[in-house]
Amino acid sequence: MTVKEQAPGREALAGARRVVVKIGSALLTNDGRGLDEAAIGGWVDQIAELHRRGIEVVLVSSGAVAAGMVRLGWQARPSAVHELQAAAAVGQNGLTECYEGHFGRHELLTAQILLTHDDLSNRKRYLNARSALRTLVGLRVVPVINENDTVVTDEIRFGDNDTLGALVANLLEADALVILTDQEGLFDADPRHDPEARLIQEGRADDPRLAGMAGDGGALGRGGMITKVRAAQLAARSGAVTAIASGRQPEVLTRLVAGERLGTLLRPEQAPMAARKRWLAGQLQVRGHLTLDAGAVKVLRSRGSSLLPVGVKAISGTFVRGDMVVCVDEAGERVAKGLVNYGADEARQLLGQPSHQIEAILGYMEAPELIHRDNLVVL
Ligand SMILES: Nc1ncnc2c1ncn2[C@@H]1O[C@H](COP(=O)(O)OP(=O)(O)O)[C@@H](O)[C@H]1O
Ligand SMILES: N[C@@H](CCC(=O)OP(=O)(O)O)C(=O)O
Repeated sequence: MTVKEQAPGREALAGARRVVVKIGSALLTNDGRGLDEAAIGGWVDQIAELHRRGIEVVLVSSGAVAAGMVRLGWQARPSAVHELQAAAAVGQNGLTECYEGHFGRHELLTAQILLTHDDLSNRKRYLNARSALRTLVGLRVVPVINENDTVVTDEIRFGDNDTLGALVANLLEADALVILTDQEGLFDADPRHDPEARLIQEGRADDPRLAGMAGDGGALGRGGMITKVRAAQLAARSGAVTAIASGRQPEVLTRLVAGERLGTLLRPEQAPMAARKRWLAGQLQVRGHLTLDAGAVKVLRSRGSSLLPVGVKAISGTFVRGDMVVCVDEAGERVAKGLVNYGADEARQLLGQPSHQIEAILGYMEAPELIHRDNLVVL
């Protein structure tokens, strides 16, 4: 397809220089019968072709648990955490071997990167992960990323790799996130249950109607479409466009970057956020909620001001200084999130108080604001 024939709105993909490709469990594991080696070989060929054209590709690949189950001879996905961890450890080996072999045919090196939520929520580790990934990409190595399922527990996991893919797109300031799955894209209803469902070809990543159309996943995948829609919203924060498409379409990756109208394209509408704000926005673990009065909501939204205790009406949760909390309005709508300067007990004492009273109330003053604007992101 020539540039002139590109479908409207697809230029962002066509011009992409750095792309994160996420391949989901539903595709990789051949309907639960182990890794689909032939299909993986096909995607690797396409990624190698993109590499030859000078496009940097970072792969986020699921499949460790499913591949491990087959290697261990287990019929059903275990529910016990230690068994899932064991399956992931066994399966991740197979996954790495498989990618290494296929990329080797193209004389491309791969690097295995296993990340946990902690690696991206701790600012120092986030910056470390970023520089390691940037170095690998600069060396023309293809990073193959997965969640480190063997060491994570339920409360600290990403769970689905759509979220991980989006956070990696943010981390590397990729131009595009391509999510390959077992459906043609996002439909206006789950096509497993609704034969009349129609493909959404294009949309805005922040369109609130999308979440209502997206359902949960199949037997093998974790997140379903809902996590893909959320991933597109996250990716949009660093200006990346997201494509959701079927990994079974022949030459899907090369056709997408040629601007062909395939799958669903979700565009970022707002200007990209600064890197630190993005890191804040990507934090998944929230320790508490602050309910703001209307005045505080207004200055946060319109001026990006710091949050002062005087504008806070109620507090819930148990948190310490430096934890992430969500700010909501009086109707419970999310307004912002940020890192608090005071623990929950101190913050409760400061509710509705002017900042010059902080020292008199607590006996010390850490900072005049509850959340400084540098540590706050409006949602
Ligand atoms: N609106 C929708 N459009 C398309 N697929 C949907 C929708 N809602 C739910 N799904 C389901 O999401 C599944 C893909 O998600 P998932 O199983 O988590 O796969 P993956 O492992 O690729 O992430 C599809 O098989 C589909 O049945
Ligand atoms: N990290 C897990 C994959 C999680 C998962 O299945 O995610 P997804 O492919 O987004 O549904 C694994 O490798 O088994």
